[in-house]
Amino acid sequence: MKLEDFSAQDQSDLLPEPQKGLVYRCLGCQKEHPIDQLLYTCPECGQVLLIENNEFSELKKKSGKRWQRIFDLRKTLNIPALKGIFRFHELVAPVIPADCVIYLGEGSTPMVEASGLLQSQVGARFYYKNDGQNPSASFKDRGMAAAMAYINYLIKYKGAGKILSVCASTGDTSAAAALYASYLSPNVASSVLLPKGKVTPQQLAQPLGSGAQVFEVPGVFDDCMKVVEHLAENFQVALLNSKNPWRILGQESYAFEVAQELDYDLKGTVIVVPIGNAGNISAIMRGFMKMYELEIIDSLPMILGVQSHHADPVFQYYSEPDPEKREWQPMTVKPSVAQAAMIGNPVSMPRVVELARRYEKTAGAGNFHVVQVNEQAIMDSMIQANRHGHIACTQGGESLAGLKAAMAKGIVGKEHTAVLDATAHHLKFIGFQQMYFEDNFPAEMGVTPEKELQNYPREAVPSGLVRLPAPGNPLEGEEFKAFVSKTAELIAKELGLKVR
Ligand SMILES: N[C@@H](CCOP(=O)(O)O)C(=O)O
Repeated sequence: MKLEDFSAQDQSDLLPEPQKGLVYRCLGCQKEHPIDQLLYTCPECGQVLLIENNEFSELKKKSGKRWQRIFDLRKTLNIPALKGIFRFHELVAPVIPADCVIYLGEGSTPMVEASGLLQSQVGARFYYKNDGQNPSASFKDRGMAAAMAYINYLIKYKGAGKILSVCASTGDTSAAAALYASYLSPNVASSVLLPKGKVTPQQLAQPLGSGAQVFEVPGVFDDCMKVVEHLAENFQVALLNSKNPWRILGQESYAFEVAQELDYDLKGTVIVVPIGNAGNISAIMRGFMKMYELEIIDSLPMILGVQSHHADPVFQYYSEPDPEKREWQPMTVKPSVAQAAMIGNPVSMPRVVELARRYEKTAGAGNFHVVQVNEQAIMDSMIQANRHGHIACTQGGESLAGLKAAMAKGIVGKEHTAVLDATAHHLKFIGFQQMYFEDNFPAEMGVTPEKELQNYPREAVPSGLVRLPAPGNPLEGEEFKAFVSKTAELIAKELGLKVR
């Protein structure tokens, strides 16, 4: 619809007013820092930051119902700056003017209810939210759209000059960073550091295709992350991992969209999120809390983080029930099929600790959990989901395995409806499906395929023919007819079809 199709009141609310109250706030010493430069950590104490809006209370001048209407009406507009995550402009980054927003099609990803059969197999009502349907095929695009819009703003309005972005990645962040940087070329260029041999071929191809400079580094993601932190501390680069608090703002949009998809009624909802570098679970909790504070939603959903037993430092931390006795211990990860979450020292852990504390204070104790799943359950769940109409990646399999684990523990029950994060498109991780079907997982992953979930292509080559068709050499006449009927008979026999 066009803006002029709306009432004068709606028109004035639909176009957002930039707000000036954003500041970096340190999670350690609580100091505020102006947002006129890109910061990742507090210049005073070195702790990670969140971006707060000191004018947030201004947003309360509108009722929760009014905000719902604004966000719902914006969905019908054809204004690029309001189409993606910036549909929730006032909650994401209200300092960014519309002409700095970069819209590459991110956000508004589908929430697909599981089929009746799959729900009955699992024993719960649930949806998958397919964040693999973002432009670079993962949820990272949400954060990257916000971080790059901010960079664009620094270039356009703050004289930042040309910028080299840099990130460490298990494969999704690098694809997103390279894609968004390439859109801002030549003002922004991208460099990505990947743990050699630890990203899928599809993920390696993505930043290469976007023209990024790709460095394959020995070790695992945590090693790459340290190198990137060193680069950001000592050289003129813009760090684009979720340590960058602008990324967190963008990823909050996942929470806003879930609320909107459920008509802002989140009673009994459980949000299931795999945890890797822990930026996403932080952003999702924060997003829901913002909406709750503005009375856009009247209850907070339960948050359920999931980790593989091969990379589970956050689960280990929360397995101590007494908050006073919890001790943070980074770990050495083992190879995991949930490769995107194979992280032993998540940079956002201080955010998780603080936001989960705040979350439970508002939502009530028992509304934040982390469960552990094994590699076998991740793979079985991914294949099971995809055989019922989904496009879950291995992390999406981890979400379903996490839901099952939470049900087995009595954390989630029949009264709940779960929203599972499929963080990336399954085609990025298709090699793991191949290993499952061919039963050739490396021993350390410890996955044995279930026979009934395996699948193989079968050759359909009829015998007794003199020639077979080949590219550039088609069959004709009687020869072609014989080929068609013999091949069809062979397939009909294999499928056990009845003659009509
Ligand atoms: N799984 C991530 C790891 C980095 O996470 P980030 O959110 O901190 O950038 C990836 O895809 O690289």
